[in-house]
Amino acid sequence: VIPGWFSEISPMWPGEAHSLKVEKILFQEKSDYQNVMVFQSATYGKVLVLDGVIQLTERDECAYQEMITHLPLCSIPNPKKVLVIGGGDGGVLREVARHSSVEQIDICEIDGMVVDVSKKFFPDVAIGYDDPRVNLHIGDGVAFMKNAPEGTYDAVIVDSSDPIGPAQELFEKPFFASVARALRPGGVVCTQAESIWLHMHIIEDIVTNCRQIFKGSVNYAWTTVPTYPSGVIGFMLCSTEGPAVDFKHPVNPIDANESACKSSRPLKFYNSEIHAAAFCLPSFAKKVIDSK
Ligand SMILES: NCCCCCc1nc2ccccc2[nH]1
Repeated sequence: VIPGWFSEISPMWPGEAHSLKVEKILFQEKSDYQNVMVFQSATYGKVLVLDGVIQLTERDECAYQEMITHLPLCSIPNPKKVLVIGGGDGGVLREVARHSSVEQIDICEIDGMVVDVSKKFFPDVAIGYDDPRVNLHIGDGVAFMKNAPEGTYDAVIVDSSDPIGPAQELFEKPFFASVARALRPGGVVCTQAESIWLHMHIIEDIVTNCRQIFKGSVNYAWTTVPTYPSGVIGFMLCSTEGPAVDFKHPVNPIDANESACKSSRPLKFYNSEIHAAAFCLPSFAKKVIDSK
C-alpha cells in the first residue's frame, strides 16, 4: 500500500487496481451491509467507496448517472412512474427529476447509511432527494420488486453495485422476471451491466436471461467512466412485450438544459448523439451480445 493513495483491489478485476491520490479520509464505517468510506481525492473530488470498490466520484459521476437514466427515459414517449432499485446516493433521482412527464419516483435502497453519507458529503448528488415526486424506501430491492403490483412502472432503473456483495440477487433471473412483471407493456428497464473489457462472461449470462424474460427489445449500451476499472461500464436496456421501443433512436429527447426541477444543473455528459453512439459495440462484444 502506497501511503496517501487508495488502490481499488477487487476480485471483480483481478491483477489490476486503479489508484487515486488521497488527501483526507472523511468517513469510514461498517453498515449492516457493507463497509462505507468517503475520501477527498487530489483530482476527482470526493469519492464514495463501498467494500473497497469506487461507486462514484464528484468529477465523473455525471457520465454514469446521466446515461443510466436518460438511455431508458428518452427511449419511451411519456414516462410517468419510475422505480429506482439501489442508487442510494441520489444521483439517478437527480437525473430522473429532469423529465417533466414523470409524476412518481419510487426508490428502494437497502443501505440507509449510503443515503445519509451521500446527503452529508455529496450534496450535488443527493439533491435528487429534494424532489417532491420521490418516495424513499429503505429495504431489499428483491422484495420490493416482488411486492410491486403488476404493470405499475413505465421504467425501472437498477443502479446496483456488483454481483459480489449485497447486490448479488439483482443479477439473477428471478429478479429480472419480477421487474418484467412490474413493468407496463412496452415498459423499459436499465441495469448496471459491468464492463465489456472485464466481465464478458457475466454480460453473456445477463443477456441470455434478459432475452428469455423481456420479449420486447434487449440491447447493451456503454459509457466511459475514468474512475471505473477498464474505464468503461455498461447497461442492459430491455423492454417488455407491447409498444415497440427502439433504444437506439431517442423518441423523447432531453436537451442540455431542460430540467423539470429548478435546482438541477445542465446535463454534463448525455446528449442525443451519445445516446445513439452508446449502442455501438466493438466486435468482440457484438459477437457475444448479438448472438445470444
Ligand atoms: N452504482 C455504481 C455502479 C458501479 C459499482 C462499482 C463498479 N465499478 C465497476 C467498474 C467496471 C465494471 C463494473 C463496475 N462496478
